[in-house]
Amino acid sequence: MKLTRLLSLSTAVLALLVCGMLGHITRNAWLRYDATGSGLQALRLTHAAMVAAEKLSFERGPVNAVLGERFTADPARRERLQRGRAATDLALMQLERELLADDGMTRQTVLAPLRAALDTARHSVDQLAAVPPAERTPEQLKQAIEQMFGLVPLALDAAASYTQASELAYPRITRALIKARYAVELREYAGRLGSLLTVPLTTRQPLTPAEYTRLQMLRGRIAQLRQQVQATDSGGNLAIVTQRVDDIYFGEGLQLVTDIEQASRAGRAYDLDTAQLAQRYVPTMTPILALRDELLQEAQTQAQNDHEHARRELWIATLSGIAILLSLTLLLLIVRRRVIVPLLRATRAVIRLGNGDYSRDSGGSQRADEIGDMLRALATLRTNSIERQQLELERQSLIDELRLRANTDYLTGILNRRAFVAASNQRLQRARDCRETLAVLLFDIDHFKAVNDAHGHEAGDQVLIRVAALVRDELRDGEILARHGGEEFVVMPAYCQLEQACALAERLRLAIASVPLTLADGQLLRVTASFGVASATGPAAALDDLLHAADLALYSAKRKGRNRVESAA
Ligand SMILES: Nc1nc2c(ncn2[C@@H]2O[C@H](COP(=O)(O)OP(=O)(O)OP(=O)(O)O)[C@@H](O)[C@H]2O)c(=O)[nH]1
Repeated sequence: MKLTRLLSLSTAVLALLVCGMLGHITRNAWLRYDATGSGLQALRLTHAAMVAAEKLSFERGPVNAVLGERFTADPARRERLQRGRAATDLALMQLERELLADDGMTRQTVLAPLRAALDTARHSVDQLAAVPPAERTPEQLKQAIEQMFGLVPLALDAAASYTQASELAYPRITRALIKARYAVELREYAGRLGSLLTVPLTTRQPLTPAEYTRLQMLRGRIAQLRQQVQATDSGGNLAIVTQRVDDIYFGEGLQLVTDIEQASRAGRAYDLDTAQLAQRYVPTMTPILALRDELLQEAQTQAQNDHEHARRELWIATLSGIAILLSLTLLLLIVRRRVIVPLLRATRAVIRLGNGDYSRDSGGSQRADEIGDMLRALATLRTNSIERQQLELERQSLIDELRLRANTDYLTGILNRRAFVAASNQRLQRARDCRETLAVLLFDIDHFKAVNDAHGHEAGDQVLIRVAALVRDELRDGEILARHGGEEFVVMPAYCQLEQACALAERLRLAIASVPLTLADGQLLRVTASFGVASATGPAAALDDLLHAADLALYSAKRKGRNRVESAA
């Protein structure tokens, strides 16, 4: 796999892994943040529903007071009832407002039966309040009070459903919420206990056996709830508030109920009426609400702290995710720019050097790191290679020149005898192998000694040069010419018969004899040459034999008067 492809693939895999991991971390942080947010919202709903339940409980106090009027309608009691109702309406409005802020149109349906039951109960209370007190029967009073009783469970149902939503959205606040719910229930049962005494106090009658039983049941439930709100692990403010519940409600409030119960059992007249009971009993329940609020506050603080913490974590996760991605991208870009690209460039440079292309420098050798070392080494390799190439060229041209010199006659520039032997060998071999006929021409300048003597040795050299050039011009490709020694030359034509070789010798003889030679001093000189021709076919084609035969023919030509061609018999 190519390095660039490997890098792209690794980058993609790494980016995917990092993105996946960061996505997972950010998603978890977001889920925690969202859960704490939902927990807070559900907590606000819980609080609003509990306050509504409390106000409904509280409304029963003025209701009992109005329904317990003894002789005439008491405007002060009625005004208290209106204030109680206004407080309930406000609490319900606040609950509705919280619900609207929430997504919970479905949760609003919980409120509809409560609203309907509240309207019915208030209507019954108003109807009974319009009747003179003496005409109100205990059944009517019980019915109206029962209807009021029926409201709180509905509100508690709503609170329970929001509590459940809070717990689901954010389980860490469950403990505080459960205890808050018990506190609300405690307030409700404490209220019911007070309401139970309304009828006996109104009618000035002792409690009936059924009312005693109900009283015991309520006390039992209240004792249970007391245990449940008194958690051993509570400390700080919560412990103080719990202690106040113990002192005030379970001390003073329940003592009041005990006093009335004892008076009833002893058949004594009660020394207080419903309004007085409400006035003394209701304030003893206030610490229970304070306990509820403290518990809700604890849950709220917990959720808010966690929400804040989750928000911080979300920011940290998002920012570190972005930072990691940016660093990774930067790192990969640096690796690509500082390592991969120079490596690829170096690879291409090495390939070029391997192919003998030294034209381009790989660059980057000024870098101070390991890549710089490598590029510098490459530059050195390139310089050495260029020098070696030049040396190689010089050596080759030297060898070529030496070879040329070794094969060339220094004076005439044509092949020397050694080169002639080498060149003719291949041809002789083929003649032997393929039964071809091969011929050799030997020629010698006539009376050459006389030329030397008459014109000087240098002029003799020039004659040799001119004759060689003239013959070379006369010959065709494949016809080998060489200086055989002294003023003697040898020609080996391509494969041909003796007659054709003689014809060639004749043509050369005529050319030498007919063309005057111009010497360096401008003097014209005519020379002639004698030719000896010999040929051989197939296995008989041996160079020494051929030359010997041609030499004999040449000798014969000299003897017969020179400037002529003679062939071996
Ligand atoms: N200038 C010059 N003379 C050479 C060279 N090589 C041989 N000679 C001369 O060539 C002459 C050959 O002379 P001979 O062998 O007597 O033959 P010739 O005078 O040509 O007479 P024939 O061959 O019988 O016609 C000698 O004087 C050699 O010194 C050379 O390279 N340059």
